[in-house]
Amino acid sequence: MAGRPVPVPVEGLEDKILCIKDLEEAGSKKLPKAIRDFFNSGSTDQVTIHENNTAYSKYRIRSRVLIDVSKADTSIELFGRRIAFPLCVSPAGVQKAAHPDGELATSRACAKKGVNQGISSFANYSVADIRTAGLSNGPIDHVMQMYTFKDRELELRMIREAEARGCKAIFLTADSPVLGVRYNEWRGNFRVPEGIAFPCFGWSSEKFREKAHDDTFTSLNDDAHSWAREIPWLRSVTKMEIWIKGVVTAEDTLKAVETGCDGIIVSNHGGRQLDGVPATIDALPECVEAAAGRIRVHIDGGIRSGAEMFKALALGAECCWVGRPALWGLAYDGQQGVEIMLDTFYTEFKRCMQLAGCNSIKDITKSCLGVVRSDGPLARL
Ligand SMILES: Cc1cc2nc3c(=O)[nH]c(=O)nc-3n(C[C@H](O)[C@H](O)[C@H](O)COP(=O)(O)O)c2cc1C
Ligand SMILES: O=C(O)C(=O)c1ccccc1
Repeated sequence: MAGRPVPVPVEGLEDKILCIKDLEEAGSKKLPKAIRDFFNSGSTDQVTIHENNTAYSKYRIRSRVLIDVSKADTSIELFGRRIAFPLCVSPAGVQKAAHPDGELATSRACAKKGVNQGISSFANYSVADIRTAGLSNGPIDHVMQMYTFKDRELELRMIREAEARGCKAIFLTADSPVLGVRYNEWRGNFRVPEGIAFPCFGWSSEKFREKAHDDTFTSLNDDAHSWAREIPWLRSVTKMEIWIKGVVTAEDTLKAVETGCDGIIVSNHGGRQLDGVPATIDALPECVEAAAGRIRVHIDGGIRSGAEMFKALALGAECCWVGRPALWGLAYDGQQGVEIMLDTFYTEFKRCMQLAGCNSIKDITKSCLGVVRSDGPLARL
């Protein structure tokens, strides 16, 4: 099935960034092929990334009319603070490969536009520097993304640093006991570019360039992780919130509830881990149902427009996160490019709310959507 319709370029306005697709093209063009492939690819047969990119299109918005939407409020509360609208930037590693200012530029843009940022444990700037960069531009909360490392001392050091710098939560990425099957990285023998450090590990770029990405990850990460081992341990060492990133089933949502987690990110790692798992928007309803309001449910994966944010919220997500759009923004024009990305989502989301007749986030419910079936009228959800 075709994905999203491609915007038709208007003569003379070819370079204008009007939507995320424009930013993807303009940003990707600026990257060397190896980096572009590393950022943009999914795993194995690219089935899940395709699902992420097409699954939203089956939903239609049941817009309501003649409603005063002049004061539509897009804001939500997250970590005890109101943010501008329900979008944050997912933790993605190696942002310096997109732009020299990497995570610093992303942080500055997020703070300026009133949203939060996830810091990857494979960030190229320190948590302290990323926090400082953002905070100089406005209020911002950060979450620290972590894997389950073999070296518990290292994990503890990352937690202590995140706490000391004021991060609000640990996002434990649970979908990566090992890395996904990344043919393009293996064929091209992908190496992180020179001159890129990994301060969370205290490693220089040279240390990372010794081995392929996959081998480095395998040497650091513990595939013997488990719910029973990780969550009680994390709880015993930190007061930060604990969120699980990478859940796509009701069963694992219940595990997150039972082990006392604060939230989940319904995520398939942007289609980069196990290929063949569902689009996150298709996994979302069972996770929301299983959570039953006991823990927070956020989503990432393939969200590329304000209308798609709207659909995710209608299906029960509290907030959306985006990975690659921030990388494309960075590649396009550093901080400015990430600001363009956030402005685009904000404008589209607000306009979608208004056109659908919604005045606040709580107005965005299941009844706002219908689904197209092969024959017959629109089906209510
Ligand atoms: C280049 C790249 C690096 C990533 N690095 C990490 C990472 O270090 N930790 C993590 O939990 N997720 C990582 N992710 C996954 C993102 O956090 C996020 O789940 C995904 O990008 C969302 O899908 P989207 O890119 O379609 O918006 C990475 C994604 C990309 C594209
Ligand atoms: O490539 C990824 O998806 C990812 O999660 C990652 C892991 C380590 C370093 C950089 C990115």
